[in-house]
Amino acid sequence: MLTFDNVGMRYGTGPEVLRDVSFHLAPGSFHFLTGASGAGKTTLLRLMYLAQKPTRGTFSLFGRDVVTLARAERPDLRRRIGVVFQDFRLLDHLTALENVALPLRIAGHSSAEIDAHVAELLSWVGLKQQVNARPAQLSGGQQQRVAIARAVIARPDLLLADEPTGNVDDRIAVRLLHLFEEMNKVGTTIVFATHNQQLISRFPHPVLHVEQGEVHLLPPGSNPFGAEMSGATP
Ligand SMILES: Nc1ncnc2c1ncn2[C@@H]1O[C@H](COP(=O)(O)OP(=O)(O)OP(=O)(O)O)[C@@H](O)[C@H]1O
Repeated sequence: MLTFDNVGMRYGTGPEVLRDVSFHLAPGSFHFLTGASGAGKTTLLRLMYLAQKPTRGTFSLFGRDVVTLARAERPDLRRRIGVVFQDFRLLDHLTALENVALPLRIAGHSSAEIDAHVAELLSWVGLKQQVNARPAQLSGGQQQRVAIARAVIARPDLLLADEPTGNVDDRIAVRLLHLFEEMNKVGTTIVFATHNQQLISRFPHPVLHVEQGEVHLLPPGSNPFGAEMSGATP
């Protein structure tokens, strides 16, 4: 599904923010992604969703070598990836329903099919009353749930989520985690960046831990932040 081999990444002429990163994500796997603020999690996700090329090393995705991939071939791979951005990136002039429907419209589904499917998913994430609201009328946690619904609606092969439960309470965080689990069961490979140790302890998935530019694979239930951070809020 995805393989990094000795990948390094720097912004401009700055220092390497990721170095010697080597790991493999098997199809259908689920990994948490952790690390202190500024450790490089978002940079790692940016590489995975092809917003950035590594400055060294090799990286393959869906069996394709990303480093030598022609720019014109990138959209095809990108369409197979769902992303929940830390800053949501919803379209302000569209309603919640229209934002979530976008990937299905692009994929050419019929309006009737889209409306029923999107309304059901929004209801599932607790936004039944907000389907016609625009992002400015929604709280941060509600916007985050719209962003999650938009990322999962088209059932991507790879789902990358950057702190997707950072703005919701623990009850909703667990509910959203169950949504990711359901997707994972039907085949979506998931990388879920979080600072929430309670989620990492509760759901048995291995952890990619970014520390000083290096990525370490830790077993399920690990507490990479140490005991003093246990139970930290998302
Ligand atoms: N566009 C950029 N230009 C230059 N440096 C950057 C850029 N984006 C990130 N960095 C630097 O790269 C390092 C890693 O940043 P990154 O955003 O990947 O960390 P993070 O682990 O996602 O942090 P957080 O948990 O706070 O979101 C930081 O030192 C940051 O200052």
